[in-house]
This record gives sequence, C-alpha cells and structure tokens, in this order.
Amino acid sequence: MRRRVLILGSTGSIGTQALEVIRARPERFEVVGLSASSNAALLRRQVEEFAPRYAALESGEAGSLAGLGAEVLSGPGATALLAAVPADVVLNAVVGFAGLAATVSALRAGNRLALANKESVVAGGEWVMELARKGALIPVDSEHSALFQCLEGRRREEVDGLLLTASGGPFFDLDASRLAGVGPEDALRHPTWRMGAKITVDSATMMNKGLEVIEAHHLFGVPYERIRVAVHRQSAVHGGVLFTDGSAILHAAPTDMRLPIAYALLYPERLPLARPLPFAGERWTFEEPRNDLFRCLPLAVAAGRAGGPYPAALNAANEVAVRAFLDRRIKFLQIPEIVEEVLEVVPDFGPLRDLEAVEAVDRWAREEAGRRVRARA
Ligand SMILES: NC(=O)C1=CN([C@@H]2O[C@H](COP(=O)(O)OP(=O)(O)OC[C@H]3O[C@@H](n4cnc5c(N)ncnc54)[C@H](OP(=O)(O)O)[C@@H]3O)[C@@H](O)[C@H]2O)C=CC1
Ligand SMILES: CC(=O)[C@@H](O)[C@H](O)COP(=O)(O)O
Ligand SMILES: [Mn+2]
Repeated sequence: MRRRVLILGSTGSIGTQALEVIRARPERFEVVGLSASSNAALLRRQVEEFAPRYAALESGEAGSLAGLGAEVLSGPGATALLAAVPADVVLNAVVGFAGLAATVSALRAGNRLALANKESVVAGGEWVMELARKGALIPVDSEHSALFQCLEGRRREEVDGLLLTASGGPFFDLDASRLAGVGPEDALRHPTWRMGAKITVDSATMMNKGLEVIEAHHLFGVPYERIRVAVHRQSAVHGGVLFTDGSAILHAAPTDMRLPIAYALLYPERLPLARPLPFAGERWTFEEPRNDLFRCLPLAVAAGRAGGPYPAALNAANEVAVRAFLDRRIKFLQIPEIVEEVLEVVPDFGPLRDLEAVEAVDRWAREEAGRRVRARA
C-alpha cells in the first residue's frame, strides 16, 4: 500500500530529504500535499515533480503555483490548513514556533504526525502531548527517533533514564575569549550535520540540546533529572535508554537524516537507505557538556523544569536572538544573555490550555527579546 503523505516545510533541509526518500521509493508513497513559507520557485518545481493534490504557500508568489493541477492554499495559516487534509502521515518539517499550529491541526484531524518540528513540543508542552496521545506521533529528530527505537517493546517500569548525545557544535573546544568573536559563518559550519540555519546555530549554542531535553521529557514522559546529555563529537550514537539493571541500549547510525525521516514515514518498516557504521577502527568519545560556557543548555533545562510559560518563552526569545545573530545585530554570546533576561521577567500567564494561550506567551517573549536585541544592536 502506498502511504499518502503531506510534507509541511518541503523546501527546507528536512523537507527536501524527505522528498529524496520518496524519490528513491516512489512505489511506496503518494504525495498528497506540499507546503512552504515563501520559496515559491522550489515549491513549484516540487509540485511539477510529485504532482500533489494540494500545494500551500504561507506568503510570497502563490500565483506561480497555478496551472499545475494542484489546489493552491495560500496566505497565513495555509500550512496548518493542509495539515488537516486526510493522510496516512504528516511530516511537520516547518522550522520554529510557526510549526505549532500545523502540529495541532494534524493531531486534531487524527492524522499520524512525523514530527521534526521540535519547537511544537517545547512550546506546546503537556497540552500538545494530550492531543498526541489521542493520535499518533513518531519523532523525526535523530535523538528522539533513536530513543523511540530503543524504547520499543521495553517495559516502561524498567527504564531508569535517557541519554541524549550532542555533537558539541563547531565551538566546543573554544575558550570564552574566542567564542566572543565568532560570527554566523563560523556557527553555520556544523561539524557533522548539514541542516537549516536556525537549528545549526542552536547546535552551536547548545540550545538545540536544551530544546531536545524538553522534547524528550514530553515525548517519553521521563523526568528531567533522569535525562542525561553527553557530548559525543562523532555523532554516531544518537541516543540511548538506561535501564534499572544498569544496562544501556544505544542507537548508532550514520549521520543521515533520511534514516529517521524514512522510519517515521513508513513506521514500523525500514528502508535500505544506507550501510551500518563500520565500527572497527572507529573511536567514540563521550564528554561532559560545558555548561559554564554554553549557557543555553542549562537555561533550557531550567525552563523545562519550571514548566508553564517558561519553555515557550525560552523558545521565542531564542528564535528572536538567533535571527538577530544571523543578521549580525548581536554577538554569539548575547544569545544566551537575551534568553536569560527574558526568562527572568516571565509573568503569570495562567494555565496554557490552547493554542491562543501559547501564542500569547510567544508574542510576549518575542517583544521582550526584540527590545533587548535593539538595545544591543
Ligand atoms: N535539518 C535537520 O537535519 C534537522 C531539523 N530538525 C528540525 O526540523 C525542523 C525543520 O528544520 P530544517 O529543515 O533544518 O529547517 P529549514 O530552515 O531548512 O526549512 C524550514 C522549512 O519550513 C518552511 N517554513 C518556514 N517558516 C514557515 C512558516 N511560517 N509556515 C510554514 N512553513 C514555514 C520553510 O519554507 P521556505 O523554504 O519557503 O522558507 C522551509 O520549507 C526544525 O524544527 C528543526 O529543529 C530536527 C532534526 C534535524
Ligand atoms: C540531526 C539532528 O537531530 C540535530 O538535532 C542534531 O542533533 C544537531 O546536532 P547537535 O548534537 O550538535 O545539536
Ligand atoms: Mn536532533
């Protein structure tokens, strides 16, 4: 049976790799819909190649998608609308908080969600997980796909904790004085993965690992004190489950996002996309994170533990600060500074029980962070 898939964020790093998987095995998939933010030219080429029933564009030249046989959804909210179209699986590969509405829409429609957009789970927290419990969510983030695979068929009461590995990013060996001078071109040189700009900067600050700790806490229901992070420069081991008898089951795979993407799209089947690692001759190292220098990881864990509006505020402040860093309006070390300052002034937002409530926190934190960026620019 061909899986009917919707790819949200089809023009990005995850989206294009998902289409590579589909291109390699066209007999296994039917692309029902594709969506992008503003890259109409690439979306048009994708529509020409994959002939989906729907094409969605949030902003930009939607007129250029006309005449291809696809129904065009355009304007703000087009992606979330597409996410509710009946499908076997929806891949959410949108970047940032903008992906939350689509996550909610897919889950509410009863669609299975292959989730790359970690910001949805970070900002939406328990409330999104309640929606996910009613439907089905398969993680795409490499560490969470690893954990998902290690947990399959295990007795939950025998799980003692989780291990997330971090590459350490391009700056792990630098000292504070050198870190102060790094620019976007340095941060965008990830040592092991090729990814979109936002997540690549998050990897360099270690915010990516902080977001992933929160993501793991919600996806797998494991308390923060039982989630460990180890810096593993080789990015061969992606995660592991620690058991009460002292055993650990680790997941190792090539640094190739097509594997977790394909696993989530065709779950529980595996596609022969790559060869296993050679193992013999490899050297693997596991180190403590440098929390004194890379403040985003402990800030994120503290926000996760605080709960309520804190993770959404952390995420929004980070998105604003990363954008400003990429635009050279602030320095690298000002990213954690701004995030920390915003977290210090989070007011009481009451319980976050719907999208509007989470969006209110996001808006507030963006304003707070934006003011702090302008003060430094
Ligand atoms: N890249 C990777 O290897 C990994 C990524 N992830 C996560 O996956 C998600 C996507 O990352 P990545 O592919 O790197 O990001 P990219 O920046 O490469 O791509 C983002 C995609 O989202 C679309 N998009 C941006 N804003 C909106 C919006 N407001 N509404 C709808 N679509 C939008 C973009 O469209 P357009 O091109 O038109 O701007 C693009 O298709 C992130 O949450 C990231 O953390 C997780 C693990 C690994
Ligand atoms: C591929 C993937 O899942 C990324 O989230 C990756 O883990 C980023 O690498 P870091 O370990 O450097 O954050
Ligand atoms: Mn990851």
